[in-house]
Amino acid sequence: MTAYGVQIPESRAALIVKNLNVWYGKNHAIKDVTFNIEKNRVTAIIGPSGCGKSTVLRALNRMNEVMAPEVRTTGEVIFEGKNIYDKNVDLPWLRRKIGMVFQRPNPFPKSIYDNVAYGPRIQGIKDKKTLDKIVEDSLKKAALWDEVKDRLHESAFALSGGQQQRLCIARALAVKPEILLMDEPASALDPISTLKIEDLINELKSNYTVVIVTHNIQQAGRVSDYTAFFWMGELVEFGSTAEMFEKPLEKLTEDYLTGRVG
Ligand SMILES: Nc1ncnc2c1ncn2[C@@H]1O[C@H](COP(=O)(O)OP(=O)(O)OP(=O)(O)O)[C@@H](O)[C@H]1O
Repeated sequence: MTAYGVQIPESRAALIVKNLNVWYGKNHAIKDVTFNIEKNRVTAIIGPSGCGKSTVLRALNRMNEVMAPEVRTTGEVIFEGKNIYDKNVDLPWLRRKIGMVFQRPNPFPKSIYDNVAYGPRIQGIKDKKTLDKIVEDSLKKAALWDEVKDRLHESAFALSGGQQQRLCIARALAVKPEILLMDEPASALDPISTLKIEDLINELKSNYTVVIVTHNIQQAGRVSDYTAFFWMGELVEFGSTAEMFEKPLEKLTEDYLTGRVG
């Protein structure tokens, strides 16, 4: 049973998650999870190692089936009025609309420019001026433009880890997503790069819906509007971050937030 500090009305939801279950073989990793993710807000998914944070995040754009072919998912994730698990869903479209940024920056072995232009080119955009504009806009939105505008044709690997992560965010933004899923996007970065990513997340939410997995409770407190607390595959509590951190509804949430368990 989930305790809800708040229920996001469906009219304001970018994603509606209903009775979601995920199994890896016999391992029941996500157990009957129901919650809504509000548009243009940041939702954090927190909980101890192995509780299912990454699995629930990847369920939101059907990435689990890419990572683990033996995965089985039931329930619904409704995006733009349709269940993304319906048979006729166009997966490349879905993953363009719901982009993903991973824990370790994973730029392609290409130039900075070509990393960002990659998705638009696959979509068939060839005109150089159009691509130039998309690359510039995406790098600006990812707060990286000023640092790279004079070296767009250098290898992405010449960038620092924090810059590479912002490049991966720019690459995700270049295909005009609605939602950005971020799996521990700062955990491999130094404190200054982490702050930059957190600032960026704050800016992104005026145009995008962000869902972030973090094992770092303080980070969830700094960046998110809503928090979903998971424990052994179950959604224990969902609510506004400020309220949950101030006055959790469940004892287990309180024990986790105060470091007594986890
Ligand atoms: N690709 C996979 N194949 C099989 N089992 C998996 C896979 N990914 C996760 N699992 C299992 O699903 C459960 C939830 O794991 P998940 O990685 O989603 O948790 P997590 O909270 O993100 O953990 P962490 O904080 O350690 O990354 C665990 O029992 C894990 O072993």
